[in-house]
Amino acid sequence: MKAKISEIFYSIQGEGIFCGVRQLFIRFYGCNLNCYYCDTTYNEDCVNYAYNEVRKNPVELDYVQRIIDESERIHSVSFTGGEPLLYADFIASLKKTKKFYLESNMTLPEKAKKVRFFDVVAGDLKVREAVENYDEVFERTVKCYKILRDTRKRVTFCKIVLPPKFNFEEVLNSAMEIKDYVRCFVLQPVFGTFGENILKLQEAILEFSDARIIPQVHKYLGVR
Ligand SMILES: C[S@@+](CC[C@H](N)C(=O)[O-])C[C@H]1O[C@@H](n2cnc3c(N)ncnc32)[C@H](O)[C@@H]1O
Ligand SMILES: Nc1nc2[nH]cc(C(=O)O)c2c(=O)[nH]1
Ligand code: SF4
Ligand SMILES: [Mg+2]
Repeated sequence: MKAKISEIFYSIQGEGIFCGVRQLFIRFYGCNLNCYYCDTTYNEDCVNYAYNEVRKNPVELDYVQRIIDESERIHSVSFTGGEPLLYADFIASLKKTKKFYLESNMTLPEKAKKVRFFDVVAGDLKVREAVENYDEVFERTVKCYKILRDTRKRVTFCKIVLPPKFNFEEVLNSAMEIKDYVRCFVLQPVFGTFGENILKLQEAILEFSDARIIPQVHKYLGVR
């Protein structure tokens, strides 16, 4: 089994409630959405910064398995992208020899059913301003959070990436709709901005859930 992987690297988790932990990152190639703020670009070959090598894509399962098994002193392996759930079968074929951390846009419920084994789910809740066909995206997001909900064995939290201007009531109502499936909400400003209503939104979400404002720390530190 093979997958198209853009890069593999060690870094600190720069986002969300595990910010600061050391992780092995596996960044899959490509996405099913096209968020206007997306900061991700893709390598055609697999650039493996952890081993200082470049591999032709697609890479084999056991190449990735070996890197995971050989990784040391990490909190978890972060599967990201692009959209990692596009590669759900590949990820499900890996042996979970470390804790697995999923970074997902939460819009592929059929794929989400294949990866219930994740220890941490860092899911997004996209705002209308970020995507086309918001209503369909949101419907699929609710399904994904029900499938990969927070449990005793899984930590699931929701990241809301906020542009300078967003529909306050709509974001609040959308958060309310998934509040029972997540441990908390993280309000993450689009990098380099800070919308005037983010503090107000945090106050409003705190009525029904834990809510934290955490920027992309790795970008301020200048790490990958
Ligand atoms: C690159 S995405 C990959 C995972 C998945 N496709 C998703 O969107 O959740 C990882 C995280 O970075 C966030 N992100 C991407 N570009 C950003 C930007 N310019 N400012 C703030 N967050 C950003 C995404 O919203 C998501 O939470
Ligand atoms: N350091 C670091 N932390 C991250 N957290 C989420 C990331 C992502 O692009 O998925 C990311 C990333 O690209 N780098
Ligand atoms: S879903 Fe994630 S990877 Fe895809 S475009 Fe949006 S931010 Fe980028
Ligand atoms: Mg990133």
